Amino acid sequence: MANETVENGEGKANIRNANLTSSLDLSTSLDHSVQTRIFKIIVIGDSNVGKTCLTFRFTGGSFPEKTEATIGVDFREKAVEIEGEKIKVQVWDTAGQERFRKSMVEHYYRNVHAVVFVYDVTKMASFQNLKTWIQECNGHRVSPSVPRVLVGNKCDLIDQIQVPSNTALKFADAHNMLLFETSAKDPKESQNVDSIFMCLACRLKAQRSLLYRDVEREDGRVKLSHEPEVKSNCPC
Ligand SMILES: Nc1nc2c(ncn2[C@@H]2O[C@H](COP(=O)(O)OP(=O)(O)OP(=O)(O)O)[C@@H](O)[C@H]2O)c(=O)[nH]1
Ligand SMILES: [Mg+2]
Repeated sequence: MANETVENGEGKANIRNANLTSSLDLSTSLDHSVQTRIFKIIVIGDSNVGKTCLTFRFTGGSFPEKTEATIGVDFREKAVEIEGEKIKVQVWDTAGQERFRKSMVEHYYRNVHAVVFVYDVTKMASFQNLKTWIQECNGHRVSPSVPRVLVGNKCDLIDQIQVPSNTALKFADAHNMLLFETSAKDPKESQNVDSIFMCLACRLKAQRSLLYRDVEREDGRVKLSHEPEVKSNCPC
């Protein structure tokens, strides 16, 4: 079974369980003329590390003048095109403060497609707490095949950096994650912020294309001519 979030032609989002052994379900969920795939990406980390600002930068292209602690979750979406397929990247900007997240945690991890762990390069504690965030994620039965990346934010505050790059890199390697060090605030870093989410979207697209081709081999009735065997242009 694979969980797929799709949107129909009338713009109504619905979450469905696409049983990949059913040729009918599969052909429906892949009919690109009617439906757009949605990739759910959650952004996790301590309060104040800049999760809201990073998601704002990616979806709106700017740095918010003023933010308040996120309560529960804020959804932000961006339509992107990867190798000719239109995809909606649905970013879940989660709350870092325990009191604003506890009733929502189950929802964060349900049917998640990718996870972004954020720390603040000027706050060692936010880096040390990553272990707890990873434990929480693992505790919610998130499959190891769900891609995860690590983001060190606030790199514009050059004089205040507490987390050395090589320490972060070792941690990322040990947890099989890519590391991005960036700044939601610095406009020169905006492409770098985009590449965090685009990289994940590319990986998800590539993963899912493979999955569908595997099914095609197992079930001769399914013909997926619109999933061509092309090499991914994923930047990472
Ligand atoms: N200098 C600098 N400040 C930043 C950056 N990103 C965020 N901030 C500031 O950090 C503070 C917290 O940012 P938020 O994005 O609200 O933090 P958050 O992680 O969403 O916090 P919660 O919603 O409480 O979990 C704000 O004052 C932002 O202006 C950055 O890249 N550089
Ligand atoms: Mg926030």
